[in-house]
Amino acid sequence: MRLRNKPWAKEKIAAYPQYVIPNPEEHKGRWNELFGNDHPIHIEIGTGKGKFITEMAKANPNINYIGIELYPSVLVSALDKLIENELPNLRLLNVNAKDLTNFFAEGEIERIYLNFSDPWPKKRHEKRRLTYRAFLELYEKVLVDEGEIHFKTDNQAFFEYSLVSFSQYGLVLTYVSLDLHNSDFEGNVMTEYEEKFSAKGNRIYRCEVKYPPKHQKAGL
Ligand SMILES: C[S@@+](CC[C@H](N)C(=O)[O-])C[C@H]1O[C@@H](n2cnc3c(N)ncnc32)[C@H](O)[C@@H]1O
Repeated sequence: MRLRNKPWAKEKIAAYPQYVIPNPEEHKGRWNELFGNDHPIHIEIGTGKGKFITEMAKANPNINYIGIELYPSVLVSALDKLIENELPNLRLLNVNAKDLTNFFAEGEIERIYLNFSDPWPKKRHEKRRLTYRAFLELYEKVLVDEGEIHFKTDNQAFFEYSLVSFSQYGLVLTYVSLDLHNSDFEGNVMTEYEEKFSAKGNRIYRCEVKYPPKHQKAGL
């Protein structure tokens, strides 16, 4: 863990406050002012070295992207990509996803990407999984009505767990693939982990889920 918190990484991040936003709570409910437009906002939680979010931002200039990553030493690689590409529709946050509601207002986010999230296989660590019920509650608070989660992983047990967790929460499954790289899904952008594990022959699982309309949940 000490390795992941190298001071040089924190220093580098601090030197680029225009890219890694230093006080995200100050932008809560006002992210569109920072981006200078009203385009939808998509976030990736656990952005890692940032390949996915950088390529998505390049390909979709009318969507604003925010990459969230806990560890500075990992996030610096995403920062390097942003420095190189200067994308006006991409910003990074060095924060913990458990504090999401400190940074985003209700309905501010349209879509959440969870790519190769840590599976935390031991049952006693279930609460750390980013598809655990408490996280689904948190996501619902910041997402628009009928907001989406797009999730992919190479871990079959984690995928199965997540499908059950989504279902028990009342989310609607709108897409599923049990072998993404051999499916007809178009436009897949690979993450660093996806490249690494698919090269080893691992199968990639992917799904899209949607929150039910809020009026439906309220029983109206
Ligand atoms: C297995 S890596 C996957 C990285 C990247 N998405 C990919 O597919 O290449 C998971 C990442 O999520 C980050 N992470 C885990 N829990 C987090 C949390 N609660 N908040 C923010 N980032 C988190 C980890 O630090 C790690 O970089």
